[in-house]
Amino acid sequence: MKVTVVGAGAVGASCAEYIAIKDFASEVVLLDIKEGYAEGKAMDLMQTASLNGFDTKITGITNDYSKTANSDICVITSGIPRKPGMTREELIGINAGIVKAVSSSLIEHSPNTILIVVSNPMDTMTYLAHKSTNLPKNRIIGMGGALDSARFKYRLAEALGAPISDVDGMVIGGHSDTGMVPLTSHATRNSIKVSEFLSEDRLNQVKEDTKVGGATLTKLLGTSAWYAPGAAVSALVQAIACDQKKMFPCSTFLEGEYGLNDICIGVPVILGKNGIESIVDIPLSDAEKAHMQTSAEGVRKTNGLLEL
Ligand SMILES: NC(=O)C1=CN([C@@H]2O[C@H](COP(=O)(O)OP(=O)(O)OC[C@H]3O[C@@H](n4cnc5c(N)ncnc54)[C@H](O)[C@@H]3O)[C@@H](O)[C@H]2O)C=CC1
Ligand SMILES: O=C([O-])CC(=O)C(=O)O
Repeated sequence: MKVTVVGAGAVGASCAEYIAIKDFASEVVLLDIKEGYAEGKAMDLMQTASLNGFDTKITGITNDYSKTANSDICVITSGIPRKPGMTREELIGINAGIVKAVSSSLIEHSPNTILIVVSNPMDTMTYLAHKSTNLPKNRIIGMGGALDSARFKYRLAEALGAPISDVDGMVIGGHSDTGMVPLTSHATRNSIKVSEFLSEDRLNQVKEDTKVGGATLTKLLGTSAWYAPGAAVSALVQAIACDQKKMFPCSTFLEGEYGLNDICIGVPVILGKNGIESIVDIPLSDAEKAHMQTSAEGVRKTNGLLEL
């Protein structure tokens, strides 16, 4: 199993590290445009192998896509991150060109690959990958919902005073400060609905904290987060590599599902060796349905800025 990660920055390196530590891939190739940077990150990570006990071989390369040839999975993290006060959507001007060029170079050398798009604004970048490549829709996956769901569970556990392992929940919709739809109606603690334990006000607070999860960290860190994003990407990569058939909310091209067409947005999917193996239709409350529609309008507005 060969995995390429483009962008050896904060998220790319974190993702490579988690993939290596989980030890399911034979090879991870890290590629960056900055001379020597990916090579340095790969060497540093390889020097953790004997300490962390993994055999995955990590190599770093500067912009030579021939070294990525025949990758089973390619992850795109190249592009600029936001600074405090910015929205993800403001990154489109620079990141669209990067994502388009990178996807095309990756597919030229790995025509059978599964692409995971991470660069922001992620839903629009996933849509761009869909429109600008000839990959079938099951092989283009946007990562956002897995991360947002992990943050939702963190906030739920905090509100419940429970360990995170007691809590389950999912966030669908656009990966943006306003577009995320945390599914409080489905969230549980040990199979009991969280609404049994938390007031409507407290649940609304959890929802709001979840939606601005990325912005909160950007304000604290001065740039956006990388540990949970890297871990979320590695979970998707593992689900595909190990054919786990696990359910994650991912951004995928919709053709009528959830009443939406010609858009990439977060919905629950099953991930396995073919990438997105199916889209899962789950019942939503009226408020969640309405929020999903507004979320889609926001994504469409950003998609409108693309030069396709
Ligand atoms: N979808 C999600 O849930 C998340 C998305 N992100 C996004 O991921 C992206 C990366 O974030 P960070 O790793 O924090 O940024 P970073 O600045 O640490 O790393 C980005 C790397 O991309 C490289 N790069 C730029 N253009 C390139 C090109 N054409 N080819 C190859 N490499 C290139 C840069 O040299 C840099 O090393 C940002 O757009 C950020 O908003 C970040 C966290 C979560
Ligand atoms: O907040 C950002 O800009 C990066 C990101 O998508 C996240 O951490 O959710």
